[in-house]
Formats: sequence, structure tokens, C-alpha cells
Amino acid sequence: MDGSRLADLGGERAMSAQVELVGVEKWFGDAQVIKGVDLAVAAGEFVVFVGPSGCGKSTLLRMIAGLEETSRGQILVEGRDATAEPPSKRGLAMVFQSYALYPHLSVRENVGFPLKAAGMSKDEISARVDEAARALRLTDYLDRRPKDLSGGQRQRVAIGRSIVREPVAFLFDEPLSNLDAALRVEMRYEIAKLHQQLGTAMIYVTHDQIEAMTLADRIVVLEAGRIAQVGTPRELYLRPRSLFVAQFIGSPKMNVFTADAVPDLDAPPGAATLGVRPEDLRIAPQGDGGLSGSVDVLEYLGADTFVIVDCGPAGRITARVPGEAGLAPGEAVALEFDRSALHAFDEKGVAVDVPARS
Ligand SMILES: Nc1ncnc2c1ncn2[C@@H]1O[C@H](COP(=O)(O)OP(=O)(O)OP(=O)(O)O)[C@@H](O)[C@H]1O
Repeated sequence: MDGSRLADLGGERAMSAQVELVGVEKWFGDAQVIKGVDLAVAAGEFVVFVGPSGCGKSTLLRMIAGLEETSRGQILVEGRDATAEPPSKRGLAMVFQSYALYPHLSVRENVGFPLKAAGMSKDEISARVDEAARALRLTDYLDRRPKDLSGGQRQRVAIGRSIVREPVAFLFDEPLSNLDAALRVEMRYEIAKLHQQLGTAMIYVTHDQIEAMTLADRIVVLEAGRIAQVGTPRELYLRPRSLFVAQFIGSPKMNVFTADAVPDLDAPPGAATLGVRPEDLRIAPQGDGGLSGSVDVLEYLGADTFVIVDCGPAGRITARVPGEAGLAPGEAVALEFDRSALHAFDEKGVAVDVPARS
């Protein structure tokens, strides 16, 4: 899906929205954890919620699912006010990080369970289960019990159980966080393929930068119960609107330093903090001006190396350089970058434009 076209819908009520949040708030007693969220998820769109621990990602997803009551505002599903509907009436399918499979049932029975519970005919159940199994490459495992499956296969069974209900949208709450690193990569691919095949809207909560960047049509960055920024991964990476988003999106994090720490950088008017991403820095012999310091630590990763440089008043700055850096701790270096790579933020952390040097 063309992310920029979706972004153009902005805050407008898109008629094709599968799920829409209007002024949604959540209070737990006196504590307000969701502070007025507006968001329209379009048909077929993959939206990922990210944000620091405790910012309200899971609560917001559970409110959409109907597992948490909405204190104020509305949740619309296909244009219908679903705010007061129980989870089973919303037509949404939630996939949890724990698989919640029935151990005594086969894969076929597990996947078909919600359809049986809904009173569907055996033939129809069988057809839908076979179709879901094909999409998830589970056909050869239909007669096994969950205990005889790998973690990734169990996760696929859990997803299969959601697919057969043909939901309006899938809701995923950190579905891969129980899996080891290699399996996460494999399942990330599976979920991306599934989204391509089904074209169903997906709302996905994760801590994982790579999952967010690779899966999302749009990323929603939450900060203390509010949306800090919504945009395509590219927009958030290249044009973060705040220091918070700039430092949250990207790994290793964007380097930031106070504008007065490097006087000859010619900071834009109103800039209190400057930022440069690690891959935008080049290492040069120490000369005059720019960021200079001494190599503190080298982190060799194979394809590239993170060079952590102690830059005095500008603090510790990380540069990401291809291959081996060919440097040693203690070496004096300068860090160069193009002015177009510079980000700037005012005292409140709001992004300000960086004009080209005159
Ligand atoms: N049932 C509850 N009663 C009271 N407070 C709650 C309840 N559930 C969540 N909270 C609080 O609401 C806030 C948001 O929690 P939530 O689990 O949505 O955050 P999160 O962004 O998903 O965090 P994490 O990334 O750690 O899972 C937290 O401060 C949490 O302590």
C-alpha cells in the first residue's frame, strides 16, 4: 500500500476506515493513561503502535478489541459505533504473544474452534481451515497436537485461528516477543506475507524497531498516552517532528547534543538541541571545527562498526561506519557530516527547520 497516500488522509474521516478512534480516553481510577487519541486505520493498512514501556500501547489495542472499556470517546469499526460492543461482536481478531492453544486438540480442531463455537457446518469449517492452513503453510501439521510443534508453528496456528473468522482487522499484541531471534525474523516475514495475501487491516503493538519499520504502512508513536507522531516509517525516520520521536525511531539512536556545545556548527535560529544519525557521520583525521573527540569504544558487528567517540561538551557520539573502522580506542578523530543530515529542535523539543548555510 502506498504509505504517502494514506498519510495524505491526515486526520480526515476516511470513509474506508476499518477502525477509527475518535477522542479516545482511558482512565484507571484517577490515572489517565490514554489522553485523547484520534486515528483512522484504512482498509488493508498495516499500522504499528510503538512507544516506551507504559505509554499505553497495549491498553489502546485492548480498548480497540473491547477487552478494556473506553472511558471517553468512540471506537468505530467499519463506520459502526462499536464502543459499547463486547469483543465477540466487533469482528476483530486479537493475536496474543502467548499462543493460548488448546493442548488436547489437534491443529485442525484448534484452528476450527471459533467456527465450531459459532455453529458453522462441518464442510464450511473444513474448507476455511484448509485455506488458512495453506496460507500459513500448516497443511502438513493439521493432525498434530500443539506440544508436537515448534514455537513458530504454534504462533502460526494461533494466527490461523484468527484468519478463519475472516475478521475486519487483526490486532497483534507483541506476537513475536516469546520467540528467539531467528524465529522472530522468520515470523516477521510470515506476517508480512500474510498481510500481502489477505489484504486485511492489521494493528500491531511492538517494542521492536525492526518489526515496526519493516511491517508498517504507518507507525504511531505514543508518548505518555498521546500520539507524538503518525507517519510512514520513512517520514518518521527522515522528518521526526520532535526530539522524542527522533530519539525513539532508529537504532542506534540519533545522536543529540546542545547547540552551544559546538559553536562553529552555525545552528539554525531557535535551535536548542541538534541531532545527527549515526550513519550520517564520517570519520576523518582531526582538523579544525566540527565534532572532534577521541575514540572511546568500538563495536564491531561484521557488516559495520559502531564507533563511540567521546566528544567532550557534545557528549558521547556514535558513528556507524561500514566494515571495520580501522581505529583504536584513544585515537583522536573528527566526525564530519553534511548539513542536510542535521536535525534541530527548540527548547520544547519541537523540530525546527535547518536552512542551508548561506
Ligand atoms: N488494569 C490497570 N489498572 C491500572 N493501571 C493500569 C492497568 N493496566 C495498565 N495500567 C497502566 O497504564 C499504563 C499503560 O500501560 P500499557 O500496558 O498500556 O503500556 P504499554 O505501552 O503497553 O507498556 P509495555 O510496553 O511495557 O507493555 C501504565 O502506566 C500501566 O501501569
